[in-house]
Order: sequence, then C-alpha cells, then structure tokens
Amino acid sequence: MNRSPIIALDFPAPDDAYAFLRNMPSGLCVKVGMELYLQNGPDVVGRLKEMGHEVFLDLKLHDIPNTVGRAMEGLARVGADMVNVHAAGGSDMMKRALDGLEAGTPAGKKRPALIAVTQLTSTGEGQMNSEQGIPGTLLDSVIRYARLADDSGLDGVVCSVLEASAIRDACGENFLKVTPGIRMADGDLHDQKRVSTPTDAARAGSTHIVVGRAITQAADPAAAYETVKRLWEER
Ligand SMILES: O=c1ccn([C@@H]2O[C@H](COP(=O)(O)O)[C@@H](O)[C@H]2O)c(=O)[nH]1
Repeated sequence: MNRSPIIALDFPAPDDAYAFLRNMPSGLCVKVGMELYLQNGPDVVGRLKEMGHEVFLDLKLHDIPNTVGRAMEGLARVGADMVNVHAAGGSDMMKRALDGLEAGTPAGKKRPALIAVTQLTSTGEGQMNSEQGIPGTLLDSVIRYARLADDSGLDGVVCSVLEASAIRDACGENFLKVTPGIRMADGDLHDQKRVSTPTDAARAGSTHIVVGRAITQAADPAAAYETVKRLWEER
C-alpha cells in the first residue's frame, strides 16, 4: 500500500462508508475491519477498490494453521492490498497464512501484504502481565512477536508508534510497521492505551499510520484528514 494515512472505515454498513467517502479526497488508503466486513461480506472491498482506494482488510485471523491457511486462500481473492493475522497464533499459523495467500492470489495479481498484530494498541503493560500472563515489558513482547513474524516470512506487523523504532532496529527498514492508536495532541484516547501523534509516528519510523475516529468523528473529516496527512508527511 502507498504510505498515505490509512483511514479506518469503522461503520456498520457500506452506505455509511460510501457517504463518508463522498466528502473525502479520491485515491485514499482505507481499512475495512470486522464491523463492516462481518456484517456485509466481501463486496465492500471490491467496491472500494473500484472507487480507486487501496484497502487494508483488518480481520486479524487467529486459529489453527490449517484453518487460517484456507481462510487466507479465500481472502486472497477478495482483492485487498493488505491482510493480517495475530502473531500470537504462532509461526506455523503465520507460515500457513502466507502459503494460503500465495496459493489464492489470482495469476497476474500482486499478493496482498501480510502483517501480524503484535500487542493491540488498546493493551497496556499491566494488563498484558496480569491477563495474558506474559511477564516483562510490553516492548519486549512486541519485539518478540515482530521477530517471529519476520522469521515466518511476513511483510510486517501492527504495533504502536512506541515500539516502531525498536522494530526497525530488530527487523529492518523495509519491514512494515503499521501503527494504529493515532491521536492529535489534545485528542480523546477512547479505548486506546498506546497512542501517539502523526508527527511522532513519522519520527519513530512507522511505515503506515491507521487513523479512525480522529478523522471519521471530526466535525470536518476532510480537514482532519488533511491535517493528519500534513503532519505525517512533514517528517
Ligand atoms: O492494535 C490494533 C490493531 C488494530 N486497530 C484498529 O485500528 C483502528 C483504530 O481506530 P481509532 O478510531 O483510530 O482508535 C480500529 O479500526 C482498530 O480496530 C487498533 O486500533 N489497534
């Protein structure tokens, strides 16, 4: 996907997403997540592609290797530019996901990028220690998952901006660091714990930022998008 901010289209119905996009610039990077996809199916991805947008299909698959591999084979035909799994599913699962994607990608088409969620940006360190039973720092856990994804052949990870530079050191410049949890300096955090501004994301080495409510719930979403894009591109 190109490096424009990825707008999270967290809407219940395709018409809500299309209505939102009518007042936005053309040729965007957008994200279709569980809310839109699971209630409406794959057509929304095809339609967004026809409208000229690049699409990150954010379904975060996490199951046994065979199930994820076969699901990815089907998802490869949906037409998204990027898809993802949870790194916690393990290296066998991630490798099978990649094999499935490669097998399912139609001849002559580019395989969607495959990335793995490390620790959700809504997770804090104390919660990870107590609820997931993972000791140590959140940064260590994220780096561990990023290395596992890299060793499994994946194209990158979903992480917070706070871990992006350490992942760049561990996995290299070209390994994707897709970072949600983006907020303006005075913005509402909502349910996010590990947040950063577009400016900090650019400085930390994020390759992509994902921005949802800071744009979709703004009084003027097009103006909010332009501000995020300017701050992100200023570097
Ligand atoms: O760790 C993760 C993984 C995915 N997301 C998704 O990104 C957007 C963020 O939306 P905001 O409104 O900007 O908080 C949302 O679709 C999440 O499902 C994430 O936030 N963190």
